[in-house]
Amino acid sequence: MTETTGYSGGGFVHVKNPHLDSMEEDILYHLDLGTKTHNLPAMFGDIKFVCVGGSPNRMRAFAQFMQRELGLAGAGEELPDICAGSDRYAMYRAGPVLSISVSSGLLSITVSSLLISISHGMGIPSISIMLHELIKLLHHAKCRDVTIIRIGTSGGLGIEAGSVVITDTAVDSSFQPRFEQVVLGDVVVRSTELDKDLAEELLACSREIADFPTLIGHTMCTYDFYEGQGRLDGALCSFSSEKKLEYLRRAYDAGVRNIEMESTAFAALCGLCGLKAAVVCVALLDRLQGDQIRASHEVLWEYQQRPQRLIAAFIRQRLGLGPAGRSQH
Ligand SMILES: O=P(O)(O)O[C@H]1O[C@H](CO)[C@@H](O)[C@H]1O
Ligand SMILES: O=c1cc[nH]c(=O)[nH]1
Repeated sequence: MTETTGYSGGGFVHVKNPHLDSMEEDILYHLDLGTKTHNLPAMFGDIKFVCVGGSPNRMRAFAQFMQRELGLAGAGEELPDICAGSDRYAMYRAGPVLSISVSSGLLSITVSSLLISISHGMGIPSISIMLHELIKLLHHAKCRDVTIIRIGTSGGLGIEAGSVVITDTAVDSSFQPRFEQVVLGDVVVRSTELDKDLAEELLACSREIADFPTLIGHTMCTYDFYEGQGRLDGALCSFSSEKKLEYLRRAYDAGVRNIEMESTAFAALCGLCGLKAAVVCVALLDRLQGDQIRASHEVLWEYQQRPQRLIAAFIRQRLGLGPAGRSQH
């Protein structure tokens, strides 16, 4: 069975589950949020940007960075973890954004959030659980026109360490643009198409940031960091260095420029639920040159900031704020 992407009208998030309508309450267990315990429209209804990434510290640093970049109230202050009651994922909000409007003589002040950043852990099972609950959260909150971006790290393929790859298509380990989900024992094949216009918009924003290379390419998503990515340095390895290089070169020839562990599931779930999605990952090394990540913590930290700086430039542009004067940490 094949399911395809369906962006649909209204800009709403689409949950494709008829059972949800008949539920009295929806408990988003791993986020420690729920429809009866929290006023989700009030908390999240104005969210326009959702950024996700593997580690809680990175996502907290990103939310703090965005507070500064967008000149939001509370910049420099500690941010509370919205999902603190669950230690599975962490969620931070950049805001509040205060908007004041006058309608029919009435002054109305709205305090809203513009952006949330959430950690998803490592690998497809972890990001899938988070995305099911996040997408339901955006649906219950009646969010519209949400853009979701995964900002991550990856192994590069034939590109310089520190390069940033914007994914045009997420592919599996056979270089196919598909995500296979087993449902009731059957394999359901889902499209891993990402929003091409969004990828181009991000590439255009990267021209503002001259100090690292940014490119568009395919991203290969694997179920494992070691054998699954053709590494010779895991606890198990049954192939030669020649076989590894032959596989990685075939991936390169198929258009793959980086390798990570979440993009196919991310593209499939977001696409099916009508979310405009992008994947932006920095390459920590060139896998044609080696397997071990040898860069210092300082260098790796700076690499991790590169996708964040690109996303900050993108959001600033979307908000009409113009180029950042302060995009360095
Ligand atoms: O840097 P993040 O976003 O955590 O993602 C990448 O890093 C992890 C492996 O080190 C995998 O989850 C891979 O997808
Ligand atoms: O090589 C790498 C580096 C980061 N993340 C991955 O999944 N692979």
